[in-house]
Amino acid sequence: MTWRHLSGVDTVTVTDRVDIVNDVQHDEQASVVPTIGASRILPVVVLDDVRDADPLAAALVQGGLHSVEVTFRTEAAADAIRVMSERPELLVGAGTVLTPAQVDQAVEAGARFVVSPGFGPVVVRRCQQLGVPVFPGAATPTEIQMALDAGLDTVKFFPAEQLGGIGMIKALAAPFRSLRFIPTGGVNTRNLADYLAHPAVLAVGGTWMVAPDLIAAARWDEITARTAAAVAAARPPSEA
Ligand SMILES: O=C[C@H](O)COP(=O)(O)O
Ligand SMILES: CC(=O)C(=O)O
Repeated sequence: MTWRHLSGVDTVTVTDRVDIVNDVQHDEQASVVPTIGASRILPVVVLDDVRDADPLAAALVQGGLHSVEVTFRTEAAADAIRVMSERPELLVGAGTVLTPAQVDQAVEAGARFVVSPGFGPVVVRRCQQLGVPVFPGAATPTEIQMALDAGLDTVKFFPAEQLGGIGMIKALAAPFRSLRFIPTGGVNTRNLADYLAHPAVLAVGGTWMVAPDLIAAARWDEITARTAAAVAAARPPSEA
């Protein structure tokens, strides 16, 4: 599987990118959302050492996943995104993006999408200026209406289990019929099928297959095994 890279993302500055954005914005949204939806699982990575980025990317791909969110919770995030983005078979995005400066850093490193835990209008606006798909957290009807007002059609739902899990998503999806959710937080192989069975759920996110202790111990085989188990658990019943 190969993903088309946004033209020039490796060679232009973010300022140049604002000028070319109108041509590519719709294309990016149109390719990123279905790719995450096809993966059904978005691993959320916290990486301390950039040297782990490539073996981790290889372990995920070998386990059958082709999308990843690398969080700006560590200094290594931008470099890790740069390294992982060298694999054409992996769609790499940035997570825990809290400031416009981090949006710029993420995009310059090659991030194809941006995720935030909550709804930050300034972060959303910067992503839209740069034409990069953004999935901010939205956990209440008010936050969802803010996302809709900003022209978004997909939001993160974080922390999913603590907010009421699939029951809360069902309740929110009733009035907000066009919105898709990426529930994250407390999701794992035991409960992911309950989320994915709902049509409003684009994909689920989580750390369980890329747990920091596995990365620190370089347990790439275990990461591949957990990834493959997650992919199997996420398969629709008709394909299982
Ligand atoms: O965005 C990521 C959250 O921290 C999810 O964490 P978790 O899957 O370990 O609950
Ligand atoms: C939790 C979350 O959404 C993030 O770290 O991006």
